[in-house]
Amino acid sequence: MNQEFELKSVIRSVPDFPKPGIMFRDITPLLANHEAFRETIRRFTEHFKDSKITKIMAAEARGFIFAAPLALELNASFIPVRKPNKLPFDTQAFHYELEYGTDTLEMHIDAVEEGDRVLLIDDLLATGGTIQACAKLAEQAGAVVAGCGFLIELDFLNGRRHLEGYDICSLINYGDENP
Ligand SMILES: O=P(O)(O)OC[C@H]1O[C@H](OP(=O)(O)OP(=O)(O)O)[C@H](O)[C@@H]1O
Ligand SMILES: Nc1ncnc2[nH]cnc12
Repeated sequence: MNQEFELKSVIRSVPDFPKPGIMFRDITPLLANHEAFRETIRRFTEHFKDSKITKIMAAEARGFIFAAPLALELNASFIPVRKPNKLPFDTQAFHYELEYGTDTLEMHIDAVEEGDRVLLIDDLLATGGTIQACAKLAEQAGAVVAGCGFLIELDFLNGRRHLEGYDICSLINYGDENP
């Protein structure tokens, strides 16, 4: 596998999942292809290798898949961000707005500290609510957000508007809802 490989070719688009009108971008074919998976981690590593990352934060569940191997490549800590009441120790929470209603993400209070340079990783950037919550958690703890990496970015939802000023690396882009 080389730098020219189209990672998009191993993403499966599933119409009307989980509800009518949504084109779901399924990463499982990429995960089943170890060369494509390795190439994904290689491209993130290449982008962020000089960013002096100390910690990588990712929200469950799909964010974990890419954040853990990347943390090993960048010699950084892996910090899991979880849905409420999953983490056993004291937590710091961030509540955020969804299209309809609100959601909450948590991390351990000692996970990130002042002086950390945090990389936020997720499989997909849609509206940006999830990654913005991770950024707020990092910044509330006194860390600097040194970058954001996504395997997939849904450009038409403009999640980037929440990430102004951050170094963003997205490996696959979809300009509209169709395959
Ligand atoms: O930019 P946003 O609009 O916040 O959407 C992107 C988030 O949505 C998906 O996670 P989901 O909440 O479906 O959870 P999962 O990873 O457990 O499947 C995806 O993995 C991102 O984390
Ligand atoms: N279209 C989509 N495909 C996969 N995961 C998503 N998370 C939010 N929107 C998504």
